Amino acid sequence: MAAVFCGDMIPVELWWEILLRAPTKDVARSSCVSTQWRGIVSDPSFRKLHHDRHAVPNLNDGISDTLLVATSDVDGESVSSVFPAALVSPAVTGQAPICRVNNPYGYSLTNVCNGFLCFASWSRAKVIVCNPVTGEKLALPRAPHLGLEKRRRYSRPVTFALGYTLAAAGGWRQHPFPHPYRVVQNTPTIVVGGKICMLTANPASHQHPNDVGKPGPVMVVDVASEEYRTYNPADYGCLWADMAVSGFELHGRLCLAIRSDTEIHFWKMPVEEISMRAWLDGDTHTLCYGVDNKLYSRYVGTTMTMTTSLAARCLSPTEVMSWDCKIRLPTTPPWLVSCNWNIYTGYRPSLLSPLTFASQQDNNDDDEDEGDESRPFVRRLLCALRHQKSQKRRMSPTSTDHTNGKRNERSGTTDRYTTRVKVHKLIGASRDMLAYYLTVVRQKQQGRRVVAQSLISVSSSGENPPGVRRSHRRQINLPEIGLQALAGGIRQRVDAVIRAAHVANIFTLYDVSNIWRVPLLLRDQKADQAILKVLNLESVAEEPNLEEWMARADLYDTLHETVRIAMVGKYTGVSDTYLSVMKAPDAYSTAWSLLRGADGILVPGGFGERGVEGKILATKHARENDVPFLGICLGMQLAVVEFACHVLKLPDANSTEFDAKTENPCVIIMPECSNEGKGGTMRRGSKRTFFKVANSKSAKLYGSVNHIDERFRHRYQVNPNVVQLFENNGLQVVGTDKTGEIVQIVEIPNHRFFVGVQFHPEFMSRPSKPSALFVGLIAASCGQLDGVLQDAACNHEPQQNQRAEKRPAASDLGD
Ligand SMILES: NC(=O)CC[C@H](N)C(=O)O
Repeated sequence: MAAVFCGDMIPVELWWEILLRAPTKDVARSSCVSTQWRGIVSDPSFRKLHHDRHAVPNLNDGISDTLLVATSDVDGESVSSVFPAALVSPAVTGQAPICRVNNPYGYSLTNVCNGFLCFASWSRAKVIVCNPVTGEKLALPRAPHLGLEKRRRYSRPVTFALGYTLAAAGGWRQHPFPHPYRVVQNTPTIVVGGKICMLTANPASHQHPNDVGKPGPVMVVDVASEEYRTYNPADYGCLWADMAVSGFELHGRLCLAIRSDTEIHFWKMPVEEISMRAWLDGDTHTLCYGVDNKLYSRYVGTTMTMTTSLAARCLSPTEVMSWDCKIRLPTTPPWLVSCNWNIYTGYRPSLLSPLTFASQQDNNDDDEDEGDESRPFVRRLLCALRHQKSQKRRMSPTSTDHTNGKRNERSGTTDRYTTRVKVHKLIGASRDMLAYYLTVVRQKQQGRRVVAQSLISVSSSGENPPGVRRSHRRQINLPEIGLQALAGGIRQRVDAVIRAAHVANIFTLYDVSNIWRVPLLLRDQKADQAILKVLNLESVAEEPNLEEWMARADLYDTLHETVRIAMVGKYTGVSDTYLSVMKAPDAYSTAWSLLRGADGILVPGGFGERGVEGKILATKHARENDVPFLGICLGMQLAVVEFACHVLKLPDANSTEFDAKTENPCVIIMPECSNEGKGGTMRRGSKRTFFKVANSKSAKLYGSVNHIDERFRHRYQVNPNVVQLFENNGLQVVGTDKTGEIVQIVEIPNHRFFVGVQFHPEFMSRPSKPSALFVGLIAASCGQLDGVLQDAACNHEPQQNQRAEKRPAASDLGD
């Protein structure tokens, strides 16, 4: 603990909390401070949390709501510099840009939304979304004709503004609005209260964007009624070219920014003044106006010039824009003076990644074929994979394990799509909570998704001990998915857990009639959907087919006879946490009576000397009393040691793992695993075992195949030098590796069921396809081995393994 908190070691989760509270821009800057902070800030879950927390717009905070973006060519590259525009506080003087974004080639900035800049290109089918705070970019398909297109037509000074609206059922509809002005080209679409506002230049004075002249009226198109009106230009006190003017919406008002060399002047038109009291219908050359809630219209002539002047005269003076404020330009490098620039509002700095849009990129990929029926699914799959791919690249560039690869034709590299998931297991009031807490945070920093799985002892009264409460808190705060299992015979959720379950993504596993019901319990709580959501795989996942599973759960409830299998290990179940306080003699006598009452005995794998003696005694009991026995890995090695000690009468026989100096080493370190010189490692992974005795029980259980593939994880092996001695005395080696040197399966033929295997059958055992050896142990333990062996002989369809060639009988091998 002391080590964790001393010096500059403030726990990482505390930094996490502090940074969550800091303003976005400070957080973004803080990622330069240390790798630890950068880790936190780049964590997607941190960004999402931060965004949610800072999402409520602060209307007084005009600075962060408004951006001045200047675009210019720098060394042949188009660069956008983003400045905070201090509209509310004109006192702000020089500002450095908050970021610079290299415009994607051929693209220009078209709008700003929440925390993102949106780049589009007339010639390309994608739009590019960029978060200027983090610098992340993402290409998305563009909606068809989204937004307002401006098009000049003919040489006459008549312009058509083309508006697109989404009709109720008929898709996009195009609305041409002919008018006599030239729309200012520098400014993006401005929408104020459902009306599209366009700034125009007076064609009489400047026909070209670079001409300096008088401003034209403001044109307002009402999207709902599809009408448009024009409003008188203000006397801005200056002439300007397109480049010097920009319109935008700020807090429901239409604003105009006009730039001089050193300052920007702002003009505003309050939204209530954008009323529909008089307008000009350019199609019919009719002036329309309203008096006392009545509408009138009058034909005003045939020339555009005439209607323009009439329209201007009819407008009330209050509709003219009024002076608002002026600010000094940010201190700008010389190149900014003659660049394209715009004011964008509705911007909230955010740490969110543009990847949050990625799952929506589905419909409009122009380069996809039409008419393929499987297309929607394939497209969704591709989208999800693309998303996973980019996320993967960003989150965990070096991770290689547990991933599926796909060859990328163009780059020749292998893309990996799978997200790493870390499952943490907790037990009740674990003493190592702090360590757990820190580990989870670290895992999250490394871009892993975290699942916490805890086992909580709850008293049958539903009491909620402090450990449970702590565990809940940890589970709620940290992992993305929490699974809580309740121990202690609780058949329903207890209060505390119900409370925790209200928090998203915490799922409770209470006692059910059989283990097959556990996934069903999770399904009922929609845990599957939550997991898919966290992994962003919702779009590719299909409805699970649980029919077979449910049938098995139901079948299990009809079974009533119990087979008692004693598992002899040193980690003894739920009471493990309290093992140290258990009284040794009591524990011993309880274990011994359990063992004697067992129908079968399983000695699993393990490492280290503790408990070995007890395992040998259990094995001896099984061998001498014809109790079905299965020894796995260490279990098999100890069966060999037991046989050497008690049958071969070599009292100091042992594995060199436990007694390096034994005179009778019957289990020895494997040559390739020797750790002399520190090169030692495990023999692990899937390896082949060849049956040497075709009529052995294990060979029959596997369907009388010639060989099997199972997975290994060990350093020691049966000493090949003593194999003959064992076989001469009744312990048969029935399976070896291809060299015949490594003993992989032993059996005692004249025992009901005594099998030891060097591999781990549990690794490949599946609920719907349990390992043949487990089936054998249980069948033998309830007196049904013969039937099972017969079934195995009849039913087995060898798949990867070949049928056994008839091998020489055991006696031929020197029995
Ligand atoms: N997985 C195991 O059971 C390992 C057994 C033994 N300790 C070995 O290393 O060989």
